[in-house]
Amino acid sequence: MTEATTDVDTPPGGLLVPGPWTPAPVAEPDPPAPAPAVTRPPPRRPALAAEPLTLPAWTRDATVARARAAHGARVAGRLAARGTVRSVPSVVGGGVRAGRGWWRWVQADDLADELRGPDGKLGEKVFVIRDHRKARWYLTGGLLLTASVGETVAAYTVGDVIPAVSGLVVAGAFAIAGRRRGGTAPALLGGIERDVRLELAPEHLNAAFRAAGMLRADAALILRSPVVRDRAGRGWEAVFDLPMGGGKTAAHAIAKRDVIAAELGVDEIQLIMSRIRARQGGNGKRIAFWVCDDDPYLGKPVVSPLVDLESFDFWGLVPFGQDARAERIEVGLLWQSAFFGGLPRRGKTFSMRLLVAAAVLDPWCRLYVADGKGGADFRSLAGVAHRYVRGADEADLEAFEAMLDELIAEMSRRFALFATLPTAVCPEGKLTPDIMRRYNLPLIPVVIDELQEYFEALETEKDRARIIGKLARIARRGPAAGFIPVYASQRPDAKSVPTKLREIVTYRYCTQVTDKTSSDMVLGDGKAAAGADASMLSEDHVGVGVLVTGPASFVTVKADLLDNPAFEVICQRGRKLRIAAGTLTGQAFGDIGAAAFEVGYAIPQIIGDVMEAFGSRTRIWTEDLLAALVNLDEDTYGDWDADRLAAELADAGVVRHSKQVKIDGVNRAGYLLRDVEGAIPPEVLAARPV
Ligand SMILES: Nc1ncnc2c1ncn2[C@@H]1O[C@H](COP(=O)(O)OP(=O)(O)OP(=O)(O)O)[C@@H](O)[C@H]1O
Repeated sequence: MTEATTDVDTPPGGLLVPGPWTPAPVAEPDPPAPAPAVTRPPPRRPALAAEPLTLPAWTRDATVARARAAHGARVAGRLAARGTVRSVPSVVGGGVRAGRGWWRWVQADDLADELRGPDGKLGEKVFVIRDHRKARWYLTGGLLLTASVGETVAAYTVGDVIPAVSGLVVAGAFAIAGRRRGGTAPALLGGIERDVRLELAPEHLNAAFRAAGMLRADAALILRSPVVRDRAGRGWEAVFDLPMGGGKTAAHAIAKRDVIAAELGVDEIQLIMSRIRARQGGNGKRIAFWVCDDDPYLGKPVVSPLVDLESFDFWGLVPFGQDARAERIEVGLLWQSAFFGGLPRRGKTFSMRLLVAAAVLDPWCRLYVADGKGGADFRSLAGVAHRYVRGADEADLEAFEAMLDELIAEMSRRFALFATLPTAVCPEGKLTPDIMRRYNLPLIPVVIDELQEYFEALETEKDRARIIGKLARIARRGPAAGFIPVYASQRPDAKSVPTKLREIVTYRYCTQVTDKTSSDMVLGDGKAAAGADASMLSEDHVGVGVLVTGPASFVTVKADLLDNPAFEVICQRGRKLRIAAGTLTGQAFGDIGAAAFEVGYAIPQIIGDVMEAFGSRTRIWTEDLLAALVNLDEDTYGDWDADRLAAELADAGVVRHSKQVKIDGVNRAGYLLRDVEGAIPPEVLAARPV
């Protein structure tokens, strides 16, 4: 199991906190590793410990110094505030205590206790007591008189400050006499949380692991690399083993990340623990540990490097984002399938679109796209995608299923072809770059967003099961034929994320969800318990998700940002690449918006959408047109009525020759296709390579 990076090299000159660490045994060099499907800098073996430096961390690291200063100020402030608040009752309490003591003394109670006979009576000794009382009263009066005279003289000669100082001395004496006694005094830092930025020492780790039940009371972690500030000065890192005999593994500890984080006084999002596997010189008890000073996933998003690429080879690794330690995460999608889930507006579609953008930039990718909601996110794909279904009304459902059937037929055709190829050409019975070009079998990303819309629109359980069966078939067998299924659903429930489908999909990515059950619904059963838990993400984590890349590996990723304008530019580039390579096929061929762009026009969105809503019709009633537009893009057209539609079309240059159209003998308000086409320059219509 891995989480984020396992970069565990000791930074040269790093800040060492002395602790009972022991050097790691020198391991054999790592054998060469097969190319991973998801890359991040490979975890390295823990470095052997260097000579511990004697300089404290705060002299070497600005963050630690600042944290220490702030902490000192907080402690001083708290002590001052606490002292002020407590001084009043202390002075009063001290005064009462002093008064009681004086009264016992002036009554000579101490002497009376000594002189009392066995029967408790004083007898004739009462006269001795009386004499003593009289003497003590005289003494008290004398002292008070002397003090008063002394204070008055001093006030006149030295100044009023003397009685004030004397008053303070008496109050101080009362306060000392009246301070709380007995019981355990509250700790100096009572109420002030330990700040992990100040220091992280082995004893803190031991205490946290003990509290999480990972260490016995008499055991300690075995440090393999000391607790040091990391190279970037963003947090503390260490490598250690759980001790033998405790019956706990690194995986157990990783699953307890939330408790360990809480015991260290940090949010679990700040704590990254990962296993160090045998290949990196580790074992089942070895943990690479990093605790960040702040939330490592906040801050400005990184703009996707795809924005600057002229083209992309989809057989390579797709840049996806970065982990907590800002190490790049790249995803290899060949032979894989992916599922994206999570609450709305957390960046699910944007993250998924990074993979799609990479495919757009490869002219040897034939895109099949279905967007159940039909919003703006994938609209630019119209000029590139071989098949593009927008919305989930009855006609779209038919188009959606037809698309799945087409894919399954193509898949079968490809496997039949592979079977006839000589082993030298097709050694593994699956697609190769050579076969792809020689037999014109492009890679086929199958992108389906808002899957739940299709499942909800399907009326019967039988229909649902049939569609799920087809999606699962594509996800199971498709990858070997060069298909890359990428599905997404907004609602992490069993209906929207069928278990049958999820279990086949190899990569799963989940943005924030409300609880561990929902997280498991997307990422797989038991994943949250193993540490891959998207419910630990907060509302602030837009564009951040947990990426599960295999049965025992996951990483929390801050996905790169690729906004709609940048995606549109990529799609225009992708169309040009396809035209140049001769791979522009299917619906993209006739896309009016893309054709307009090629001859230097920008077709108003409403015209493009109305043309799409017409489909193969030449006339349409207004009510049907409005319904079709809402189906295409509910966000834009949800509240449009006939007047608004007429006004927007008129603004876009549509001149209606008839406001009534007759369909099947019924005359109603509506539009003619030729009126809408009349608003499109003839060059654009001619540029459509239909
Ligand atoms: N990687 C990112 N970095 C920063 N902001 C992002 C990132 N990804 C998405 N966002 C922001 O989050 C918003 C919502 O993203 P997105 O549309 O992908 O959400 P979603 O989870 O797919 O929502 P829905 O299910 O409603 O479509 C975007 O408009 C964008 O402003």
